[in-house]
Amino acid sequence: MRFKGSESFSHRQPDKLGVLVTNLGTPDAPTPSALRRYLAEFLSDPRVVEVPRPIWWLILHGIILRIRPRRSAKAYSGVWQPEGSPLLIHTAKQAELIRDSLREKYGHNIVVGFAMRYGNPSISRVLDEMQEQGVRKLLVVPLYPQYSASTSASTFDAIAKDFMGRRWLPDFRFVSHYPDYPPYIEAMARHIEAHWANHGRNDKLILSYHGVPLKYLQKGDPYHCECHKTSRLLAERLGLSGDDYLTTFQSRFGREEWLKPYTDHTLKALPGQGVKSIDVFCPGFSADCLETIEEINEENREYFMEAGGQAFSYIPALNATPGHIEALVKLINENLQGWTLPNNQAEALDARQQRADERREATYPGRTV
Ligand SMILES: C=CC1=C(C)c2cc3[nH]c(cc4nc(cc5[nH]c(cc1n2)c(C)c5CCC(=O)O)C(CCC(=O)O)=C4C)c(C)c3C=C
Ligand SMILES: [Fe+2]
Ligand SMILES: [Fe+2]
Repeated sequence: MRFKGSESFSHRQPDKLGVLVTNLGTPDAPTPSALRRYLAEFLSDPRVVEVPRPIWWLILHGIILRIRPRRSAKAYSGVWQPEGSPLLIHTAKQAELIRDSLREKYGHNIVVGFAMRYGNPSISRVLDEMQEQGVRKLLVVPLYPQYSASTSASTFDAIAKDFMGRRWLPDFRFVSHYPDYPPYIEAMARHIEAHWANHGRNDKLILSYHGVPLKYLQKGDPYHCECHKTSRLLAERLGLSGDDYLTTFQSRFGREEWLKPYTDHTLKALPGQGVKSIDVFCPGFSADCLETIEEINEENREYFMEAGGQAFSYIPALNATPGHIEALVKLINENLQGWTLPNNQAEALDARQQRADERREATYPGRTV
């Protein structure tokens, strides 16, 4: 069968709004074999690594997938929780709280799910479930505040690819970014202020974003500009001057040049420049994950302290904090505008849909669709 369709459709099934929250994805377990599967899917995506396919295939399968899974498995083991990967735990919690909040407004006319671009739960599996539940209007919200082809566009690709194999497509909306969305900036500012109130405030605030290769910026990816925009708006809201904060880029991969300044090089240099105490926050990560917990709060903390730093305070990602959920729910509600289903017509609809089912049964007995 070329195009997937739902065979259990009934006219009495009410149409629903669907909200699909996504994030990058994470391995199923902190083991080399699970890492090999995850990295093979992730690093085969041409949106992530823009190297000509035949060359990249040889490098990926000949070198990287032989070495990196073991190394990454070790790093993941250090952050793994009894319930699984931190990224998965936080994303599931975010989706649950978003659902609770949206249900207050839309009742059972709304279905809220979450999926991962790579690994599980996969986008296709969750879209199957949403279609089965009657979702005919779908809003997809990747939790990447700053647009990058390697993340936001890649998520769009996965949805488009899934739709290419589907018979009945929903109405569709996609949030491609929200780097300057006031409620997001406000949620971060309050979160940082609360951290300062509880733990004290250090000399400089480091805002560290996941990097991308420099050539993506040169070819027109707006990611670099959007990161700086988020930093500037956050700094303005916090009343910081230019000397009070820095924007840096972390998580390099491979040998080519990535966006600078690099977080690790910066943290190694700061104590020598007289900056001995820092707070570090990662505005581009909507949830704590390997790249924040291990790379920032362990690896980079060590670089800074070994270079003569005296205080390093990691400010956790927004995760499932009430302020973050409130901002995301606002973003979702604004993007659902005009899509609201009339709440009070359920019974009238039910009678009409029952007649539609009877009519179909009379014409095509025994057919469900
Ligand atoms: C190979 C190139 C990579 C690009 C380009 C890239 C962009 C990018 N990534 C994120 C967010 C996350 N990345 C995470 C992990 C991760 N990223 C890469 C590589 C690239 N990312 C790898 C190989 C890995 C896996 C870990 C490892 O082996 O080192 C994560 C964490 C996932 C987790 O399970 O905790 C996130 C989140 C963004 C936002 C981005 C571009 C803007
Ligand atoms: Fe990454
Ligand atoms: Fe820029």
